[in-house]
Amino acid sequence: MQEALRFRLSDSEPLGRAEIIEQARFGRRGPRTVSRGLSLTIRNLSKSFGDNEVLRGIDLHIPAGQFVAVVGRSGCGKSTLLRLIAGLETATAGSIDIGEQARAEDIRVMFQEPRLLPWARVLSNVEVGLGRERASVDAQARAESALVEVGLGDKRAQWPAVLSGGQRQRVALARALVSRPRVLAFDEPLGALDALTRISMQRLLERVWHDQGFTAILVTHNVSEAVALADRILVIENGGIAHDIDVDIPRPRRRGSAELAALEGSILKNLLQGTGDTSDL
Ligand SMILES: Nc1ncnc2c1ncn2[C@@H]1O[C@H](COP(=O)(O)OP(=O)(O)OP(=O)(O)O)[C@@H](O)[C@H]1O
Repeated sequence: MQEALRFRLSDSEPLGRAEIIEQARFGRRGPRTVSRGLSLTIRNLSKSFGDNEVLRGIDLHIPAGQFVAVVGRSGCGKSTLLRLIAGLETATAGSIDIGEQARAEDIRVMFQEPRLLPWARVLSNVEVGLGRERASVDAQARAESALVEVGLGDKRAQWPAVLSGGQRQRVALARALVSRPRVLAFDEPLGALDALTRISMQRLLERVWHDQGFTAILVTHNVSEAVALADRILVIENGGIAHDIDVDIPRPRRRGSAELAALEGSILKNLLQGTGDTSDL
């Protein structure tokens, strides 16, 4: 059963320093009116691996430019849904329509492991994301601009081995952004990072999404990350979308605020309901 919930909670707490800076940045950038993203329409989508029916009969429409988070218990099929959307798996039944005339380079995936080439310098690793366009005259300039976008303009000549985990993920993000994708799918991209680096990467993801207008699909185990970033949260359970939650909380959102905590608590409660088990989210 699909249940629609809507959250808009009070906005009465004082802003912290980081939020004030973010608010100013968003204010400077202005409202996010233009979307380059593609819409997705999923009809009656099912996926089985042998006898294991992981997803069944999913119907879903994602408007262009929306930031959607997908949460659910381990093994419920979050990554399978993302991989189907990204064309990395084939559906057993059903269809996924992505915008009009989407090209392969319009859809990019960022994974938990940065998957950088150890023998190539940072700039070359970013150029890899250009695919066939790597031979174009402006390839290097585009890669440099993507590196600047993720705050690593000064690391272009470094080897991946000398970067921190957070910096490697930034390079992976630059590689995903360099082709100016219209759908960006994130498969637990921040899962291996420490808490502070994770929050700073969350802000970066939100900023590039705001600035570039792609459609974002984020698979995460971390419900607080989902409520901090997403316009909409899908909870996967028993092969389907058990909850489809609109997150109507203004951006930038205040980490640790009562409204985010209330929404997070309510989603966690839904996830745990009926299982009697709190160990495996
Ligand atoms: N290539 C595959 N071959 C066989 N089974 C698979 C394959 N990929 C996924 N599965 C199975 O599909 C189910 C869902 O896996 P999936 O990785 O989508 O779950 P998930 O919700 O992303 O899990 P987690 O949160 O632990 O990453 C699991 O039972 C998994 O074993």
